[in-house]
Amino acid sequence: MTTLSLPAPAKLNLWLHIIGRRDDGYHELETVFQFLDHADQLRFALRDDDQVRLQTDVPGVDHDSNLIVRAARQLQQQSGCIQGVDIWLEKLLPMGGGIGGGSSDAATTLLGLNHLWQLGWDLDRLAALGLSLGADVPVFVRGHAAFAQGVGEQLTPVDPVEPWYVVLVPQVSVSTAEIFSHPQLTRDSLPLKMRPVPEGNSRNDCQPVVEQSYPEVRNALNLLGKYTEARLTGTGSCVFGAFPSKAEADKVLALLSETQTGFVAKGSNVSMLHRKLQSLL
Ligand SMILES: C[C@@](CO)(OP(=O)(O)O)[C@H](O)COP(=O)(O)OP(=O)(O)OC[C@H]1O[C@@H](n2ccc(N)nc2=O)[C@H](O)[C@@H]1O
Ligand SMILES: Nc1ncnc2c1ncn2[C@@H]1O[C@H](COP(=O)(O)OP(=O)(O)O)[C@@H](O)[C@H]1O
Repeated sequence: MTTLSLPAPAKLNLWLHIIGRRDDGYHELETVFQFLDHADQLRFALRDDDQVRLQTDVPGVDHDSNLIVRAARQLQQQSGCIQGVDIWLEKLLPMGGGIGGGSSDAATTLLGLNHLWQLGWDLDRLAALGLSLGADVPVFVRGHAAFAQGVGEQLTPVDPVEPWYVVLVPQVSVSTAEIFSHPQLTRDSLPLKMRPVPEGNSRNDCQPVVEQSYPEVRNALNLLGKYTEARLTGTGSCVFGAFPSKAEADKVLALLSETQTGFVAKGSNVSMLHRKLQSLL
């Protein structure tokens, strides 16, 4: 096989608690990740030389700092692989929206090249490499909805219900670093004692400071909140609400479409990436 096309799906943080701060300044979280059937698409083609080239320009991100290129080069170096690759990206996921598009692109690159370069790495090794690229990369590598602890790298698989979601995309970019350094951020939520882990009906500790600093996000939460419980994912800017059917989700998005940009997608506990990889085996 010399080419391969794979999806890089979005994630939601169904809820997110900040339970402390590590010595290096990073915050310790407890969160539940679920995937969406809504994805970027990556295409990989083997090259005759050892170069890694992303053939699609991503506005605002230089070639060498793109997480796709960084993931490919790290894997190449650490595995001692002498093959190269051309990669094309169809970018569907909004950037910096808290739905993890960059991290998911990186994870799809690791799994795709592991396959194409026939490296035979297991998921533990790929997830460890992924963590060095970003805290959200391991969950995309493992591909199962999860309760996450630490900075998001300690993962326990969970199986929440898989509703249809309306995801609104406020046209504003929220800086993760700004939110995590905000003086009013809640940093002392109690660690969960309950098992099994609750999947919904909680909160996102980042939401109050994001709502305070970004009126567009507050507005989106208020509008979607007229139809269902609306919540922020990650540090935003995207907000989401669950519906029992696609028809109901489509209807609500249509009602909001005059002022809001968004999409409807099914929640999934096994990511589109892993479903596609299984179909290739
Ligand atoms: C909040 C979450 C929840 O899934 O998602 P997103 O909203 O980014 O999708 C993630 O933990 C985002 O993790 P990650 O992707 O590593 O965040 P980055 O953008 O690299 O972090 C930018 C900065 O935020 C701070 N930061 C980030 C994560 C964390 N657990 N504690 C922190 O204090 C650090 O100062 C870091 O330098
Ligand atoms: N392939 C990529 N796709 C998206 N963003 C990327 C990519 N590579 C690097 N980045 C950088 O990572 C940042 C965060 O992107 P993204 O993962 O989409 O958002 P979030 O972490 O909020 O879910 C972007 O603003 C961009 O600067």
